[in-house]
Amino acid sequence: MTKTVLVMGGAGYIGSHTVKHLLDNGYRVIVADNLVYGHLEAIDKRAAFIHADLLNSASLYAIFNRHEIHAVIHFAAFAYVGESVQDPQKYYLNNVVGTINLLNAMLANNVKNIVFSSTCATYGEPNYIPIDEKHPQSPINPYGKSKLMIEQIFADYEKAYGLNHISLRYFNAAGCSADGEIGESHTPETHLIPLVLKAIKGERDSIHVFGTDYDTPDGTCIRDYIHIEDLAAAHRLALEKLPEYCGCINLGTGTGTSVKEIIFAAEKVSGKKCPTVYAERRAGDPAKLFADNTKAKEILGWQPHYASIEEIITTAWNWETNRKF
Ligand SMILES: O=c1ccn([C@@H]2O[C@H](COP(=O)(O)OP(=O)(O)O[C@H]3O[C@H](CO)[C@H](O)[C@H](O)[C@H]3O)[C@@H](O)[C@H]2O)c(=O)[nH]1
Repeated sequence: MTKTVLVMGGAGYIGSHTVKHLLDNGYRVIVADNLVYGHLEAIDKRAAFIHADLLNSASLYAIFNRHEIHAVIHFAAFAYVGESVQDPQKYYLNNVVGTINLLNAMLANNVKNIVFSSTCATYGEPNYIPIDEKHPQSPINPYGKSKLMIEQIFADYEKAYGLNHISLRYFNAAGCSADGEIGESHTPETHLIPLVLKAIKGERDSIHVFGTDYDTPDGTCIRDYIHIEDLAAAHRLALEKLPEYCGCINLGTGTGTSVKEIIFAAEKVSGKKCPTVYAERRAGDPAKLFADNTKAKEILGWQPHYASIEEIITTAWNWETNRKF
């Protein structure tokens, strides 16, 4: 029987790619989104769309009353680290209270399966790398704290109410759908790869490299960039693993790439120079972050298919030069 998955925040960057992947793999999908940051154009035409907001419980109860939902994949969150420091209330309200509202509506309707969009930001400054799931969690901003609180709520709800949950701790989501139909589109844009590509296109004056004196081979920060389609596939695999496994799983490639390496790869892919300004460090950026992804491979049977940063940037460049939204 075809299973129906509710994707909260399915109009966003990671949500919309996951919706497409689920539909391609035989699921029926309902997207719920408040469209504050999401794009209506990003939602696959094969999915049903419901305008709903996590802070409007009635809109959530209505979804579960009307539809037979097998599982929820929950992406709906605010995710600007800097803003979370300036306005923590916004983050605790939407991310934490909103998720509690969602869980209330789920449990009232006996829906017990949830896959959640967590983050490597729950670890804070790393004590060691690669980071495995046993690494202490000590987030350094309200965004990361809000995600950690939700992970902890899930663990308590599992014991008390039999909630089945997997929290996927992403490293740096990157790239776009291989067919060029959907891609990354944030307002404001703060992520490195789209900013580099916009500088190459001449849409921005330059890219500012935040810090050149880090303890890394070229002095710039190292991150683990994972292709959005590999990330999307992991959500389906997590869904299929419930209720057998509940807990937290890292999603990264296990390979680190520096800011300079991203710029060089983008120049290679586009065939154009990137106007670059070497600037001061940005507050709160650890020098090196990359994942130990053993657990994702062992528990989910997951493997990243995009092997190189050039391949990832090629999909992003394809999108950036033919954007649909
Ligand atoms: O204009 C820029 C933007 C970024 N960077 C550098 O590029 C790297 C990647 O930065 P991003 O902002 O693209 O990504 P982050 O690693 O800061 O962010 C990731 O982790 C965050 C939590 O820490 C959130 O989860 C976020 O959504 C996720 O992409 C960092 O070293 C950053 O210092 C620059 O040099 N210049």
